[in-house]
Amino acid sequence: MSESTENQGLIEIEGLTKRFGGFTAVDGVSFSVQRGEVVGFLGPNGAGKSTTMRMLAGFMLPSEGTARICGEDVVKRPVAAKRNLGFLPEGAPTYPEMSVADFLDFCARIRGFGGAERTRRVAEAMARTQLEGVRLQPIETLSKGFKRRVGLAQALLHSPPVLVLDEPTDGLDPNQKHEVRELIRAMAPEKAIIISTHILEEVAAVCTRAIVIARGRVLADATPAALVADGRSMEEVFRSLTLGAAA
Ligand SMILES: Nc1ncnc2c1ncn2[C@@H]1O[C@H](COP(=O)(O)OP(=O)(O)OP(=O)(O)O)[C@@H](O)[C@H]1O
Repeated sequence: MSESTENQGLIEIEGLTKRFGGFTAVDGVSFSVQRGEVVGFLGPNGAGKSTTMRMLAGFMLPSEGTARICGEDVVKRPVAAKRNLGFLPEGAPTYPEMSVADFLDFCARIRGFGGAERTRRVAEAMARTQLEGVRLQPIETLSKGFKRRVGLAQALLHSPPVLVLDEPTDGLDPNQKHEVRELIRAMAPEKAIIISTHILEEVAAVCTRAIVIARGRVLADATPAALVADGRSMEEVFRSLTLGAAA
C-alpha cells in the first residue's frame, strides 16, 4: 500500500449510485473511512444500505460512481480489492450442506492458504466467533445466529484491513451480540470497518462514526456523540432525519 493510499483512507466511495430500472436505490453516496474507524451505517428498511455495501464489496456493479478498497477500484481491480476485504453479506452463507469446518476450510483454500497456515486460520476464525462446538454440523442445520457467525468467520479468515459487515449481530442472542461487538472493538484499531445495523444502541456501543441514509442519500455523517449533542436520544435523531426524508 502506498503512502498516498494510506492518507486517502482504506475505503473510498465517490458518487456511488445504483438504479434498478427507473428506481434509484443508491443516489450519489460519497464517504471515506480511515483505519481505526468503525462506521455504523443506519437507515430505515429499503434505504440502500445493503445495496451500497454490495457495490463496495464488488458484488454488484454500480450504475455510476466508484468504490476503492486500499486504493484498488472494486470494479477495475476486483481481485486486488477483495484481497483486502472481508465481507459479511445479508443472510446465511452459501453451501448449506457443508459442515462449518469444511466451509471455512474451503474459503481459506480459495483465499490461497494451504497446509498448517490454513488449519491455523480456520481454527482461529472459529475460536473468534465461538463456532468450535458446531464445527462438524452442516450449516443448514444451524440456528440463524450461528449461521451469521459462520458468515462472520469467513469474513475474518484472511485478516483483511477492511471489513464490510451487513447486520453482523442480526439474529444473535444478547450474549452473542455482546461478544461480536467486543470482537469488532478489539479489531477496530487495525482496520476500517463498516457495519449496518437497526440497533441504535449498537452505534453508541461500537461505532466511532454514524452515517444515516434514507432513500439512497446520506443525511448525516457524524460521531454518535455529535448526533445526540443537543440532548435528543439517538432514536429521536434517527426519526427526525429519516421521516423528514420520506416526506
Ligand atoms: N436487485 C434488485 N432489484 C430491484 N430493486 C432492488 C434490488 N435490490 C434492492 N432493491 C431495492 O433497492 C432499495 C434499497 O434496498 P437495500 O436492500 O439496499 O435497503 P436496506 O437499507 O439494506 O434495507 P433493510 O434495512 O431492509 O435491509 C429497496 O427499495 C429495494 O427493494
